[in-house]
This record gives sequence, C-alpha cells and structure tokens, in this order.
Amino acid sequence: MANETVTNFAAEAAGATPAMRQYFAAKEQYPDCLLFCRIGDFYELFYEDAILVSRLLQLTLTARDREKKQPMCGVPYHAAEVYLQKLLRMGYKIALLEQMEDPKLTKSVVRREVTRVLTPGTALDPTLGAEQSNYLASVAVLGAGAMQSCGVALLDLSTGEFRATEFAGSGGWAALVDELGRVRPVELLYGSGLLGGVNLAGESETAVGLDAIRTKTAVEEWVFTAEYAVPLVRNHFKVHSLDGMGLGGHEAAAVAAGALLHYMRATKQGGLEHVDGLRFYERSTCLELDAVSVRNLELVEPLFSGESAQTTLFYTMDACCTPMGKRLLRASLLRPASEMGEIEARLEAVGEAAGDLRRREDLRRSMDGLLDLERLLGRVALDSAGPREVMALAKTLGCLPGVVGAVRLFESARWRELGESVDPLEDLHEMIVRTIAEEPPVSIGDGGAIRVGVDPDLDELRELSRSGRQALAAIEERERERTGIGSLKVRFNNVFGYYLEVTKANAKAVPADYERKQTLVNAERFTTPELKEYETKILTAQERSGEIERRIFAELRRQLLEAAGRMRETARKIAEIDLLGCFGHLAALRGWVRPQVEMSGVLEFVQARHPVVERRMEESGGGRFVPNSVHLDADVGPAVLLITGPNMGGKSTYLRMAALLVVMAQMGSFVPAEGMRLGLVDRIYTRIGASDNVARGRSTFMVEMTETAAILNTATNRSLVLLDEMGRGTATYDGLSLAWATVEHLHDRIGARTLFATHYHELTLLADRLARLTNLRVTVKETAGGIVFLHTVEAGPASKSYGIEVARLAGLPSGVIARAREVLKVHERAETQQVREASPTEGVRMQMTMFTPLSQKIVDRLAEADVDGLTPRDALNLLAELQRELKG
Ligand SMILES: Nc1ncnc2c1ncn2[C@@H]1O[C@H](COP(=O)(O)OP(=O)(O)OP(=O)(O)O)[C@@H](O)[C@H]1O
Repeated sequence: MANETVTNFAAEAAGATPAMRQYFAAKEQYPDCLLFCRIGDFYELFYEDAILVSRLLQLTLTARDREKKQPMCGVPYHAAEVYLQKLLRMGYKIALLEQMEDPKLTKSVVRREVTRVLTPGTALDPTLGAEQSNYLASVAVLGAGAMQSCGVALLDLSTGEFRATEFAGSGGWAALVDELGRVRPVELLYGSGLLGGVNLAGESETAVGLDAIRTKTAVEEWVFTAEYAVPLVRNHFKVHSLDGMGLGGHEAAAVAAGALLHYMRATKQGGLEHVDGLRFYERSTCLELDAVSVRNLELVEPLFSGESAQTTLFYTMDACCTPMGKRLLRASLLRPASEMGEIEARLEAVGEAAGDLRRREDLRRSMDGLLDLERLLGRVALDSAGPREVMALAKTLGCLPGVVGAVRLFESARWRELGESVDPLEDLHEMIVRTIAEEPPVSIGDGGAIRVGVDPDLDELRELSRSGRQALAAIEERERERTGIGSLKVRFNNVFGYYLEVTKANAKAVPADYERKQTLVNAERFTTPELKEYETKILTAQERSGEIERRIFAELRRQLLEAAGRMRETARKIAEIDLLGCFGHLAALRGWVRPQVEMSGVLEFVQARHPVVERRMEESGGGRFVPNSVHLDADVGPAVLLITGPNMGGKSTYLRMAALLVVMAQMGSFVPAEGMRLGLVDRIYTRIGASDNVARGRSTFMVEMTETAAILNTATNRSLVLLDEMGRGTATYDGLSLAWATVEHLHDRIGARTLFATHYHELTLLADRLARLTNLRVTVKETAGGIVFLHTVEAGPASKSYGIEVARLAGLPSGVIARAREVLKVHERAETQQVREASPTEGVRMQMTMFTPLSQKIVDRLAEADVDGLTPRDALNLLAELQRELKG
C-alpha cells in the first residue's frame, strides 16, 4: 500500500542537514515504504509518513523545526517491533534506514543505509496462528489469448514452503484469481503493466481473489521475463534445469517464482537457506473447490468476518497435536484428494488408529511436546533464533524417535510407509545438545550459551574471568579490612569498568594509593592499579569468550541449515502422522464411519449429521441433530434432488452437510453418518445465499448469476452442485424461469449430482417431466400452537409454504400477520383460477400458465390464428388487439 508523498523531497533536500539528505535519498529509493530512520535510540518518521503513522498508531506528532514544516514522530528503537508489526498487519511496507557506524566513533555525520524492507509478505508475524500461513504471492502472465499461461508462485517465509503452479488458456486468469482467493496471500507481486492491462474485475466477477489482498506490490515489468527470472530460480536452487522440480514446460510458474526471489533480494531479505525447494503443484490432482465454495461452506473461516471461528469445519475437525498437523489439516480442507489410492490408503490408516485406543493415545501423547519444527527452522534461517530457541528445536527433535516408535506399532500400509521413511534426525538433536548449554540465555550476546567442554579455549577464558571475579571478591574483602570501611564495595558499570565505591562519609578514610574516578552525591568511586589489571584481564577474557561463543553458534546454525531439507521433510511427515492420528481420534470419539469410495456417480449417505451444527448443538446443549439420508446417482439413479419446505426447515443445512461429508471423505477422514457411499467427486460448486459482494459494487443478483454461469459452463457429470434459493434476487417470474431452466440444463445436459433447495413450489412440477429429478421436503408438524420444525427430509414436494408462520415465530406484529394471510388468500384464489383456465391436456403449458398467465393467452391466440386465411387488414387488427391486451 503506497502512502502518497506530496512533499517535494528534491526541493527539501537542497537546504537540508546532511542527516536529512540521507533521509531524502532513501525516500526517493523506496517511495512506497514508510521510512523509519534510526536516530540514536529512536526510529523517526518525517513528513507524510509521520502524519500518517502518528494517526494510525496514536503517536504524538511533533516537528523538527520551529515553523513546524517538518512534521515528525518516533518510536523507541527497543520497542519498535510492536509498532512495525501493527503497520505490517495493516498492509503497509516499511524501509529501515539504519546507522551503519557507531556514532561514538565518528566525528562527521553517521552513515545511514536502508538495511531491510519489511513487507506483509516477507516479515514474520509473531502473532500468526499455528494453522495459518503467511503467503507472499507472485503472478506472471505470458502470451495472450488461447496461448496465454498464468503462473503463480507462493512462498511462506515462516516455514520455507515454496510452490508454484500455472493455468493455461483463455480461462487461465480467472482460474488464477480463484486460486489466490483460496490461498489468501498477504501480499501480491505483479508486473507493473499487468494489473492495469488485465481487467481484474471483469474476467472473474465471482472471485473473492484479488479484492481481499491488502498489499499489492508492482515490480518492474522486466523482472517477469523468462530470460531474467528463470535463471534466478536455477541459481537459487543450484540446479541446471527446473525439470526436477516439475517445472519443466511451465515457464509462467517458473517466472512467477523467479520474480518472487528477485523481490526477496530487492528488499534485502537475508536467510533464505530454509527455502530449499520449489514444488510445482496441480489443482487437478485434488477435489477442486473454488474460492466461493470455500467461503460458503465455511471450511476454514466463518462466512462473515468477526463471527466466531466455531462455525468452521476446521474448528470442528482440529484435534491435531502439532502446529504442522494443524497447517496440514487446513491445507487438506482446501485441497481434498481426488485420487482413489490416496484416499483409500488414508482411510485404512485412520481405521486402524480409530480401532485401537491404546496405540492411538500412545502416538498422540508422543507428539505432545512437539513445537513448530518448520517455524523454528525458519527462525534459524532468518537468524532470529537465539540459543533458547535452538534448544527448543533440540527438545522437539528429541521427541521424534518416540513418535517414530509409536507409528511403527501400526500395521496398515500408510503407517508402515511413514514409520519407515520418517527421519528422526537424531544426529541433529545430538549436535545441538552437545553444543548448547542446558539452560541457555535468550541471546547469544549474554554469554553462557555454549556448553562446557565444547571448546577448550572458551573454557579457559571462562575460568579466567571466573577466577578474576573471585579475585575481585577477595580484593573487596581485603580492602574493607585495610581501610576499616565496612560498606566498601567493588562494583562494575559499562562506562567506568570496575571501581571501589565508598560512601561520602567514609571518603576521608580512603588510603593514598586510591585514585579518584568519579564523585556522586552520596559516594566516591576509586580505582587502584591492581583493580585495573584485573579489569583488563576479565574484560578481555569476556570479550574473547563472547567471540568464540558467537563463532560456535554460527557454525551450529550453518550445520542446521545444511540439514534444512531433511528437517522440512520430517516436518511434513510428522504433519501427516498427526493428521491421521487426529482423524482416528475423531472417528472413535464421535462415532464416525468409514466412507466407501468408488469410481461411480453415486452419492449416498444414511442417517448423516452435519458435523459442525451437531457439535455446536452438543456444546450448547441445544437438542439433538436430526440425521438425514441422501441418495444420488449421476449414472443411473436420481441426479437432481429438489428440496422444498418452510424457511428454517433445514434445507441449507441439508445441502451443506452433503458437501462437507464429501470434503471429509476425500480428505481421508471418517464421516458422521451410519454409512456413506461416494463416487469420487471432481469438483464441488455452491451457489448459496446472498453474498456480501454488494459492498464491492456488484449487485447480489449479478453475483448470483455469474456464479451460476460458472457452474453451468464448467461442471461435469462427476461434480457435486449445490444451489440454494437460486433466483431470489430478482422479480419472481424472472427468478422462477431462470431456476427452472437451470435445473433442466443440469438434469439434461450435465448430469451432475445436484441438490437444489428452493422456495418456488412451482418447480416441484418438474418431477413430472424430468425422469431423474426427485422431490424432497423438509417436514414440519402443525400443532394448535403453530408449527414445529422436525428437520427430517422425506420424499415428496412440500404441500404448502409456511412463510407467514415462520414470520409469526420471528415476532412480526399480529396485525401484519393477519393482513398477510388475507393477501395470500386472494393470490391463491387467483392462481387456482388461472390453473383451471389452462388446457388440462398440455402439462407443460399448464405449468407455464402458473407464472406467465398473461402472455400465455396471447400465445394461445396466435397459435389459434389461421395465418393463411387472414387478410392483411385482419392481421393488422389482430396485432393491434394483442398489443392492447399486453398493455392492459
Ligand atoms: N437436521 C437438523 N437437526 C437439527 N437442527 C437442524 C437440522 N437442520 C437444520 N437445523 C437447524 O434449523 C435451523 C434452520 O436451518 P436452515 O438454515 O438449514 O433452514 P432453511 O430451510 O435453509 O431456511 P431458509 O429457507 O430460511 O434459508 C438452523 O438453526 C439449523 O441449525
């Protein structure tokens, strides 16, 4: 997010002090960044930056000059981190202009340079949840039209995960935007010409994609050329060809990745050692969920921001023990598998874990102490890990053999594979424990981080400074006796080094060989030649041991980073182990069953429950979820289920339940039902409820139609389509006609398994015409006191609508309810009349009459007219008459 600069820095620089000239030069170089300029113990901001930041962070705005022409605000250097993180979270970019020399040692002005640019996608956010990723994304578009290919690369610096993919053809851009909508990067890099050249909103109206990305950074266009970007990738990974990463023939993906690496360099991000691999991935290898469905189904985030995350499937299924497992769970929810073998292997492993409480609990307990291996490694690579964090890494590594042991007690193929292939990294654990002290200090500069026995020189120097300190204690004792001053103390500070301190009152008793160093209000400080000698000894010893500790620590860091690839591989395996354990745990705890997956068009579940709603009802003690069944078969049986029934009856819940169970099954999890048969689904489409896109300038109806268009244009007979209350956002007849035609198209042309919930009772008549459409209804019981929702779904169309009843339950004034009943009666009578008038032999026409009565009469007249027998005059008269009728 560029902050607009209005100050003319070139003009300001002309009469500026040397320090400010440095500032202006840096500002020119990084115009889209907030420039934090280090001056002494503060970071200062000037001009527009100062005005903006003082407002955003509630800082006091001052000025550098009397005339207040140079606004200024600042934050203390030591507390800067908090402020920087806040600004990054708001989407701003920050350049740090640091002092490159010790001000004490320079006579002229201190040299300053921008040492690092912090951006939302490159800075580590300490508040990031374990399951969340912090993606920096980059997009590259090569070619045009049918030859176009759109590449995207994603890097999570906190874990080192780096992957790329591309989408070819004219629909490539829309697919890419959709992918971004699902991944939700915090920052997006693009070629400076791109976002202007491609109509962002136009091609993909439905996309949650680009709008949601707060920080978009334009990079020079030439960076996105294959000649420049591809060699960057090759050089970074030290490979001759990108084929090994699966990137051969995927130039757009490689270019996006290269541009991303360029940006890391341009913003001076050090420590990319843990980014040791780049992986090409393909969306088609998983069950595709577009950004709209991910949102509608509340897979990982609640539908409306600000709502509790408890409505998400992620929350309901998160029983993972480790942060790696949580991240994999989240990723799997967004990309469930679509390959039979993979799903079966997982289900088998989950089944084994679910059936054996002892082994399962042993496994889960063995993962209890595991910290975030990937993030710790990330911190080591970025050189922000101190000795304590390295020790924490060791503790985590120390748990690995236990995990491996527990995994090996299982027998199914997937467990065996994992048990045999996971590297317990015992050598790395050993290496750290051998090097770092048991209870190390936070920072390496504090001393004492390296274990005794690692380096003889270090041990000797430590001994020296220790004996030196002992000698000082002895001096203190001796001098107290010699001078008779009981309160005499040997002390130390950074400015004066070691000194003898006596109170003012005792100053007279000081011997002649004491040399005065400093006078305070209540005390005098002295030194002696002997003290000086020890001081030099101790300080040099400390300095030298500090150097040795730093050297050893850096060497350890280097060795750890050399093994970064192994650690990341292990972290991946641990994530998988954790996830399978979690699924096993959930299956056993909640009585979920193994779905039967097959290559067919079937979707069938018996007595299924919506996992999230059921859990929430349990937690709030709000009754019991009523299980329901579904039977669909895209190949031979019913392909479209049309669900009618009152508001609040449970239609949406039923639809969502179907989709969630498919997602769960294809992730390899058991499902909340008595039984489930699932012919693998290639893609889930959802068109559910009103979207809040209105805020972004698109009408609800427009969004609904764009989403429906996407479904009708791309769904296959292996897809699952959910349509909830389609056509509501426009005039009743328009909406009904569109819904009608959509159902026909899905039924006749696509044959996708479809669940269609609607309030248009007229649609239930479609069952007479469409052989593979089945009517279902949610049931209610009418009692003397009103209606009771039973939430059971049964065969047949709903007999009547209960809108007014539901409105009464909602507390509409009784006068309004009574009047609504009257109006309804009038309308119902009129409608019945029209139905009677229509020819009973022509079923289709009768249905049409129900919602286009007027035009139908005209159509009938036209059909009856004997065109050959009409004179031109009669024809004109007929035309005039029909028009009159139309105009009413
Ligand atoms: N099978 C069920 N068992 C128990 N409660 C249920 C069940 N299905 C739905 N409910 C509850 O009933 C309420 C209404 O459900 P839902 O939103 O699915 O109804 P709807 O028919 O789609 O309503 P509308 O037409 O107004 O959108 C929700 O609070 C939901 O938790």
